[in-house]
Amino acid sequence: MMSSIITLHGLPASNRYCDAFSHSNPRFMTMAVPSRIAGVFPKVKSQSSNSKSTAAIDFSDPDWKTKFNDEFEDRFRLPHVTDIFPDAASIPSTFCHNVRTPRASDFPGNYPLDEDWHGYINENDRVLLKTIYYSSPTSAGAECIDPGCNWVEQWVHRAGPRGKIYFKPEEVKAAIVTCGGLCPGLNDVIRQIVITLEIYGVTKIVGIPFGYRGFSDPELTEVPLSRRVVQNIHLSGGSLLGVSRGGPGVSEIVDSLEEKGINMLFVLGGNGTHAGANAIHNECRKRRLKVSIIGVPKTIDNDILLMDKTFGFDTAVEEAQRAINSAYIEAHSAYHGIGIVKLMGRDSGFIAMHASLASGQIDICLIPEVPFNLHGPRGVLSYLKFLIEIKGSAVVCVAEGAGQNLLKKTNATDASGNTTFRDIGVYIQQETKKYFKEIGVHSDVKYIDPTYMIRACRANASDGIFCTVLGQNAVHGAFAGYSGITVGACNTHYAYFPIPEVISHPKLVDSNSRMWHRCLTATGQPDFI
Ligand SMILES: Nc1ncnc2c1ncn2[C@@H]1O[C@H](COP(=O)(O)OP(=O)(O)O)[C@@H](O)[C@H]1O
Ligand SMILES: O=P(O)(O)OC[C@H]1O[C@](O)(COP(=O)(O)O)[C@@H](O)[C@@H]1O
Ligand SMILES: [Mg+2]
Repeated sequence: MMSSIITLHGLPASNRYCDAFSHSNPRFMTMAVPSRIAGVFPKVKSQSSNSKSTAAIDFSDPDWKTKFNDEFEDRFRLPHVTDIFPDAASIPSTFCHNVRTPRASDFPGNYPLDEDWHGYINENDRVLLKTIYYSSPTSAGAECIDPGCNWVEQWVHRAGPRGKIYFKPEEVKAAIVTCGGLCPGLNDVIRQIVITLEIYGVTKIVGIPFGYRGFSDPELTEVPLSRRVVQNIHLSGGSLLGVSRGGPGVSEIVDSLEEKGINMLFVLGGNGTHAGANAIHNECRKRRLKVSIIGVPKTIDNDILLMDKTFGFDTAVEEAQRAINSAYIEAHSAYHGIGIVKLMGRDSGFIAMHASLASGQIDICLIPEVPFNLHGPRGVLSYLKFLIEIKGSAVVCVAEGAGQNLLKKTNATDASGNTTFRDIGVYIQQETKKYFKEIGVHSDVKYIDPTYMIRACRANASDGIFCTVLGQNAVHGAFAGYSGITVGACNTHYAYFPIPEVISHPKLVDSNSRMWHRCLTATGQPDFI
């Protein structure tokens, strides 16, 4: 049976461990950035996360804002087929909505002609990238361009169908490829791309099997796709086409595109896949091929810059609840029970943070962005002892990339060149058992690693909708003549981004962000440094 000292989750204020740790509570101080992260992604508090560098801006120049805006506009301009083929002709879109005629009340006294009303996006429509006006650089979570934190508008291009298209559907051969690790929703996106392509009138649609490898492995042949083939694929997880890491070089991929006659390529993948997609786009331009390369960001880690979230993330957080709840029940039902759950997150702790917030059952959330000690008076282990003393059980949620500095480096990489991590969950489990044994306190430690079970899930309803919108917009982007772009949600609207802008580094949890602070408030954990 559980301890009867405290039955409620969370600690009474008077007992808060952080009383003893208050000077190091991250809610009230600026956390040190781990050198591993600081070295790669320098963190400048008063700098917008999407501005490459504000160091070069002369803020005494009265025109600095205009110059900044011009530069921003330039950076976020979407590469278009007309950049390479200025004479490329457009045709009226073959995509139409089922309901074309608006209500008369929308245009009082003046019915528009049916041809004037298709619900298309205007080329110049924009989505505002940042929506908060911070009145001070010290406002919580403030991202400022200049020291005065002036309001600077930053716009990206609105996604959606355009009235003019740059590919004749009968001349299109479209291909879809899914790369990297699995993620809930891959089949939903594949399905929607196929369905939307068919609505435009495309009949030649193929899938490239097993990621980029499918472009070079002679054993692997393209998979014909149609509405009939993809009709029910969203009902299961995984990818109809298969995934892989590593694979051929860019030149070989573009050779294969030429050979197969593919002129629209939809690439579903994370940072690495998008780096590949951008290289393919550049190589196609070099070879003067009229090809559209469109990305759809797929990463369960949610680590793509500038986007509200990536598909599959919601499902992962939801599915993680089952593991956390099991860990909680095990811990709560054991004498001095400690549950440890490891969740995915190579560089970023978004899943761990959100799953901890959602569950209300986590006492300690550990993520790669926030350094911690396991041992020592301020370490995780002595806090676990404290939790056992005051409430009889505890649950830890750890992201796989957290605390890697505590483990022996392997120098091993996967086929894509990503560092292969040692298992931080196993390490915490072993050290916790050892620690309690050493101090002569009974403990019952249970470790749950649900990572692959989470990743293999089918998308939940909200991700299902999200994937549908992304898949449709990917096709609209290709027909509009763009290439080297990707599609994402931005302040609940949908936008196109030039690929380099979203993959310059993985998006990280900001240890000074309100969300991380909310997570700390929810768990009640102190700083472990
Ligand atoms: N910098 C890069 N340039 C070109 N291709 C890359 C690059 N990084 C990774 N890739 C390729 O992208 C694919 C997926 O990359 P990976 O990092 O495994 O997954 P993800 O795209 O999900 O992050 C692999 O086939 C890999 O070879
Ligand atoms: O075992 P695998 O297939 O390499 O996948 C593990 C990795 O996949 C991830 O989910 C991220 O992969 P992606 O970047 O491909 O989405 C990481 O969290 C994890 O390290
Ligand atoms: Mg990746």
